[in-house]
Order: sequence, then C-alpha cells, then structure tokens
Amino acid sequence: MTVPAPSRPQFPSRRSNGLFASFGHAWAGLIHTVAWQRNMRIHLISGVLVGLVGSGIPLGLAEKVTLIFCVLLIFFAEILNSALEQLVDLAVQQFDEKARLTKDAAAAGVLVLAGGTVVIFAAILINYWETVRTSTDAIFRQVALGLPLAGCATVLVLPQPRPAAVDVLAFLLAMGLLALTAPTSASLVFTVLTAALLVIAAAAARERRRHPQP
Ligand SMILES: Nc1ncnc2c1ncn2[C@@H]1O[C@H](COP(=O)(O)OP(=O)(O)OP(=O)(O)O)[C@@H](O)[C@H]1O
Repeated sequence: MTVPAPSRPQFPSRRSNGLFASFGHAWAGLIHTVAWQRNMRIHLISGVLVGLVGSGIPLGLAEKVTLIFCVLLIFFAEILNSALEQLVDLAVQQFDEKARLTKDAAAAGVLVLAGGTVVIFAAILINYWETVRTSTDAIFRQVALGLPLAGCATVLVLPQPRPAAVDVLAFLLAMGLLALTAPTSASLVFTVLTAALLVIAAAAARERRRHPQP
C-alpha cells in the first residue's frame, strides 16, 4: 500500500502566489524586522549615517562598494538572526541549552559583522582624513543637514506610540533635507541608499501603527 505524500498545508494567503507576491512577502519580512527588532533599528540608523558620510566624502569605488556591502550584509545577518529567534521560540517554549546556543551563535554572527564594519569604516575615514580636513565647507554643510536628517530617521524607528502626523512630518522633513544634500552629493548611490533606508523606516513606522502587537 502506498502512503500518500504529505501535502503542503494551505495557509490563508494575503496575496496571490506569483512573483510579485514573493517580493511582497520578502518586503513584509524586512519591514517587520525593522519595526520589531531593536538591533535592526540601530543598524538602520547606522546605515543612514554611512549613507550621509558616503555622499559627503568623495570615496573611491572600492571604499564605496565595501561600505554598501557591509550595510547590506549586516541587514542580511540581522534578518536571519531574527528568523532563527522566531524559529527557536516556535519550537522551544522553555529554557533549553541548545536553544540558548542557537540564539547566541546567531547573535554572534551579527556582532562579528558589525564590529568588522566599524573597523572598516574607521579605516576608510582615517585614510580620507586629509580630504575631510580640507573640505570644511562641504563637511559642515553635510553635518548641518545630515544630523537633523538622522534625527528624523530615529523618530521614524522609535517604537513609542505617537500620532501619524509626527511620522509623516519626520519622513517629509528627512526627504527634504536629503534633497538639499543631493545636488552636492559626492555619490548618488549613497544618496539613493539613504533615501531607501528612510522609506524602510517610514514603512516600519506604518507597520507598527497598523499592527501594534508583533
Ligand atoms: N528558550 C531559551 N532557552 C535558553 N536560553 C534562551 C532561550 N531563549 C533565549 N535565550 C537566551 O536569551 C538571549 C536573548 O534571547 P531573546 O529571544 O530575548 O532574543 P533578543 O533579546 O531578541 O536577542 P537579540 O539581543 O539578539 O536581539 C539568547 O541569546 C539566549 O542566550
């Protein structure tokens, strides 16, 4: 007698099953992680700061690629760490040594990447210190516009409840400040990276308002 292969359980789908639906699910996973994982929020703000530095200092191609790759890699690691945490919590509800080791190892992966990125970032800054020192006006302008921009991004990712108008204002102000830095940007790629991170932060703020419980 042949045993029928177990069929895949049917889940209530929020969208269709096509390629766009797959992108939609991946986007939902990214936004959920930013909305509910404290460390991911820190990575996002750090990414915004990297974006501002990258668009303020004329870096070489190798430095640009390295910094962007580091930001993406940390996001990737934190998302996987979050997925592993959820999986462990799903399987183990009580204290378990293997669960602890799994979560600690996943967190260590993120820590190693984050530590490495800080070292790389510092090495690049030291290497370009002469450029930073001699372009006082450009740096002053970048700091004057960049700090309030980073402040707006922080408001967007803060988990505390607040009126929707605050988020809308923070997003519009951040985009406005970014638009002011764009004409003198040393790298459009870093400007686009910053814009993308702001959109993700705004989407996370919206997600927290729509679904207050993770
Ligand atoms: N079921 C468990 N059994 C044993 N130890 C656990 C268990 N769940 C969590 N821990 C320990 O508590 C730590 C924090 O786990 P938690 O699920 O709270 O993740 P978190 O606070 O979101 O972590 P992170 O700071 O990496 O985001 C883990 O790294 C692990 O050492």
